[in-house]
Amino acid sequence: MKAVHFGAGNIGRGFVGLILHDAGYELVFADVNAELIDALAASTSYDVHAVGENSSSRTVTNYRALNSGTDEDVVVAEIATADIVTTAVGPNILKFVAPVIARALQARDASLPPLTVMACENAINATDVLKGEIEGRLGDDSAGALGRAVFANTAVDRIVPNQEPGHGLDVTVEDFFEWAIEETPFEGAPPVIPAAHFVPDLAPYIERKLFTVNTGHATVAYHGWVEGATTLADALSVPSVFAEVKAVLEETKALLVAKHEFDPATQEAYLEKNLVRFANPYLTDTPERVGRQPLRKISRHERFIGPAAELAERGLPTDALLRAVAAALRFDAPADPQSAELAGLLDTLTPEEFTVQVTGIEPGHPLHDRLLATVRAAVAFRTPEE
Ligand SMILES: NC(=O)C1=CN([C@@H]2O[C@H](COP(=O)(O)OP(=O)(O)OC[C@H]3O[C@@H](n4cnc5c(N)ncnc54)[C@H](O)[C@@H]3O)[C@@H](O)[C@H]2O)C=CC1
Ligand SMILES: O=P(O)(O)OC[C@H]1O[C@](O)(CO)[C@@H](O)[C@@H]1O
Repeated sequence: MKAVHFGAGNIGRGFVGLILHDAGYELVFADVNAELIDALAASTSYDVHAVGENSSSRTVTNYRALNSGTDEDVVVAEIATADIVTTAVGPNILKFVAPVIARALQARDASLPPLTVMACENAINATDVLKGEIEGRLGDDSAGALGRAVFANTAVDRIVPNQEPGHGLDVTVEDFFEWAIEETPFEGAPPVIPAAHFVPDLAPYIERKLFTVNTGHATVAYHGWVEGATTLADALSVPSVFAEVKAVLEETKALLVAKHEFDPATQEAYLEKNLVRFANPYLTDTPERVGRQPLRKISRHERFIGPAAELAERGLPTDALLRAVAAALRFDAPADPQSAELAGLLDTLTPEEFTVQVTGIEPGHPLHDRLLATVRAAVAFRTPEE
């Protein structure tokens, strides 16, 4: 069995790669980071150290590494004969890997079993987005080539911080992980991935994950950043930050319980577990990493505006989510290009334009006026009166 994985970064090596290796796949990592690919190609193994209450280490072997930027033809040939292709490159990068997969599907022998395609990104239905991009590239040839693949949405959950300089290829990750994959596209013959959890309907899983783990984690990052915290654990130890995170998670819990009929006590236990995960004392994580790409994180269907919009439509409270958005609007990490872009948009667009263009919330929506007030306050904060 062979799996090609795009994105040999934190989640690629520390989660998807590890699980596919443990499932018995020969791995082919594809990445555009030449230094990383060269290091992987020159090695025969790397270690994944899972830290937390149940620490353990695993060694990943039986992999190769290819530069998908310079060796696209070779990557196409590998995918054409693979069983699985996965991505962990970031939702905004899917459009760049789609053409490579499209070419591989065109080249794939129709007698082979279909290629399983799964985007392992923090986004609702990321595989559907990838499929749409592939379809766009295939044009008139789309029906035949798409028929050589099965596309399944997934929800991936494991906290993998940026690795310390000099860490080499080894990855330190939290001990918890969860990989939920929708099972219906496989029509009874899912791929062999024992550590994954195949579910008939992914929507409750991905929304529970994105609106609890990612909403909560990003809330720690943004309020922590405003407080000047340098680690996630430090941020959570600030009582006001902890209170904000708890309040945000109570709001998203109300949505998840109302929408997906989760048991309130079970959801409360899930959010409490996540508060413990965020404060994992064995893992060094930073507000810069967890808050990265604020424009993506405050977009329409993401971890803040997504649940806030649905809560507002149901007449339920959104105050803590809006305070988290207010903190996100103050995120200005120098190494994060979207921070500068965010500041530029706050400085050049009117608050009305910013609200519609960045968050996708139109006038007339029940969230609009309070969100607009949040944006106005952020603009006023940036331009104090003389
Ligand atoms: N790190 C984490 O804790 C988690 C991350 N995720 C998701 O996984 C995805 C990746 O995140 P990380 O691994 O943290 O980021 P990362 O930055 O460590 O890794 C991304 C990798 O993608 C590569 N890449 C960029 N453009 C590419 C292209 N065109 N072709 C091939 N490779 C390309 C980069 O060189 C990098 O090695 C994101 O969507 C993130 O939301 C999901 C759950 C947990
Ligand atoms: O690119 P994103 O969405 O910030 O992804 C990373 C996030 O995913 C998580 O791993 C949670 O699954 C967090 O560690 C982190 O905040």
